[in-house]
Amino acid sequence: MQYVSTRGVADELNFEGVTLTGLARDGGLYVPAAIPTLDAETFRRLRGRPYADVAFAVLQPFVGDSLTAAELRGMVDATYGDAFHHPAVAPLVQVDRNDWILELFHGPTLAFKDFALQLLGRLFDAFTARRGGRLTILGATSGDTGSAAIAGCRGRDAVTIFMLHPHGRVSEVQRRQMTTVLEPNVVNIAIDGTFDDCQALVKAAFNDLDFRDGVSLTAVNSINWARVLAQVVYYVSAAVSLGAPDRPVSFSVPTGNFGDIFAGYIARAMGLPVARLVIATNSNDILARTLKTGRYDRAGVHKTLSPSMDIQVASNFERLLFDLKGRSGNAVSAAMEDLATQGGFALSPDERGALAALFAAERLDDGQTSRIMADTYGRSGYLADPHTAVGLGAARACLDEDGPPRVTLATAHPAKFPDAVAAATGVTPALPSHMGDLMQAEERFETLPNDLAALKRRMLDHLSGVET
Ligand SMILES: Cc1ncc(COP(=O)(O)O)c(C=O)c1O
Ligand SMILES: N[C@@H](CCOP(=O)(O)O)C(=O)O
Repeated sequence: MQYVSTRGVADELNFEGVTLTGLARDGGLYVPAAIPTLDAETFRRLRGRPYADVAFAVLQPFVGDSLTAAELRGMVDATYGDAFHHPAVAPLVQVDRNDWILELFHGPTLAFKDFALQLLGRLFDAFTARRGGRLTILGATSGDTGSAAIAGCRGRDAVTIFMLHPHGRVSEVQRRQMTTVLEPNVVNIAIDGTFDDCQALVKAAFNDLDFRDGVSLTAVNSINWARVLAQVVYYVSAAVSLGAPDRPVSFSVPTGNFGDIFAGYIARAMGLPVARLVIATNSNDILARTLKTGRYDRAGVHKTLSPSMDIQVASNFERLLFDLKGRSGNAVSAAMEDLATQGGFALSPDERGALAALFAAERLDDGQTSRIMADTYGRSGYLADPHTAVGLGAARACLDEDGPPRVTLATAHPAKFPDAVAAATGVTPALPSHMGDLMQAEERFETLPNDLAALKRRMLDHLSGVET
């Protein structure tokens, strides 16, 4: 299995290569050269199987010969074992006649990111053990990737992780999940800016090839293909539980960086009968606007009740754009150049048609989000976090009640956002006991301006003290 860059210039790599590389050297994102498919009988056989079995079946064709079957099997068994605090790993909860919630928050840091980042830490270990040397991870987080990446990499000998979060723009629980990890291989940095600024710093550091090579930089954001891939698995597990491949299923996905929903797109490309994918956004609605207007136009970032989706530049949209543009790296590069220099670009009528054929989109503001939290709790006793509530609202707005089952991805545990949940429902969700004394534990983080040179200096300074 080979991977190509969306900008069409960087070398093709295998799975091990893309996992260690992160951002392609031409600034693009890696995607499979061809998407492998699973036949209907294979999907049927996965019904009722443990989550790790589904993971093995979905991941293996993408991993190719980068891992033996036994190595991959051992890795998925370890990943989707004790670290997830629910026997089903990704349980489905029915909240209405045709509405289901896919709970993705039973991992160690209470958000869907654990599904990929628990695996990614193990992949880094396996591949660095083989190649030797150390890795430097640089990540950006609007709240959840950070803690999940740190949980996946803390204490690992061959890895130092620098995690950037936008200062004052993540919830207290989210911040503490990162900043109370005091292992020396973890450096938390609050950037004076938005998540988009943090993500732009990460991409700029990768695009400085001397710096990148000098510190062996790699990515834990959905820049890294392995992140997206691991997220494909729960679409398959949910859909086969609800009758796929013999009946289609629709998904509503709380969306920011477009990584999670792009995983749903890949599941569909593998042959899973996905009827519709709903892009559910908060007021940071670049993707909903794109569907309505055919233009992808950057706007300012708004602070909302669903902070993890306070993102305007949706990194993974580039992966979809690559397909919409007939896999032309030149065309994607031109669009990305327009985004950088003019703040946006237009889709052609055909591209817009192809987008609308599979995706629907809805934007919910904070008032609507709170009302959905209250209504869902009132009707079914279910406490949804604000991100999940955006998904539930968008499912109702875009998907027919009598159509295929409507599955909303519950991307975070409500206890990560206790204030918003309590204000909407009157109930303060408790943190699960495995979170220990999070709210009392000592914190450590530093602050930096939104400045690449300052960030690189800080990283080099820290790394100069790390033993190799
Ligand atoms: C809780 C939560 N929901 C939704 C999202 C959006 O997911 P994506 O960025 O993959 O679109 C995020 C951040 O990624 C998140 O942390
Ligand atoms: N919402 C994310 C933002 C980063 O997205 P990623 O999927 O590219 O890592 C977060 O919570 O950090």
